[in-house]
Amino acid sequence: MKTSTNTTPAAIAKVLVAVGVIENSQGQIFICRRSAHQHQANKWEFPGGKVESGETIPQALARELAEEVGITVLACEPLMQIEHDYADKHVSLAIRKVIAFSGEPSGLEGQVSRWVAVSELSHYDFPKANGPIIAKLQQAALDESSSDTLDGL
Ligand SMILES: Nc1nc2c([nH]c(=O)n2[C@@H]2O[C@H](COP(=O)(O)OP(=O)(O)OP(=O)(O)O)[C@@H](O)[C@H]2O)c(=O)[nH]1
Ligand SMILES: [Mg+2]
Repeated sequence: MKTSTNTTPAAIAKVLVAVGVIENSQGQIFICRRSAHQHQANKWEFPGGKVESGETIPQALARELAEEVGITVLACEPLMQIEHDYADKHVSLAIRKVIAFSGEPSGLEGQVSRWVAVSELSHYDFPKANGPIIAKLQQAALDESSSDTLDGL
């Protein structure tokens, strides 16, 4: 009897995710903790979620941030794009900085959430893909504070 062995590795789908870096007037960033049953369980994240078919990234971001944290996005700008391969999932993160919003964000799905200073972000356990986002935010904060210092001269 002929047996067939499938040597092709199982295809791992790539997921496009709209991610929001929400900043308040004090320069703090809003972060949430992923639940125990989600991918990258219990890690901290910037809220967001999968882009559905037919949606643009800003539309997906607005929908996800309304659903997950209850804000209305009024303006956002591209921050960066990250491709990351986890062993079980490939993600393409379209990261937007939310520069204007209405409402006060909170964890509408029961997730723990908080505002944190950019300098404190590295004390939180984020998914591996997020490393470059945190580095970029921290570099931008340093650049801003050194230009403030120069302005004062
Ligand atoms: N929202 C979000 N997802 C991230 C971040 N970093 C990161 O690797 N991801 C990954 O992106 C993928 C999709 O995000 P998600 O799980 O929030 O998607 P979703 O809101 O549509 O929820 P669901 O999966 O519970 O239906 C997950 O595999 C997650 O691990 C991040 O900072 N924020
Ligand atoms: Mg989500």
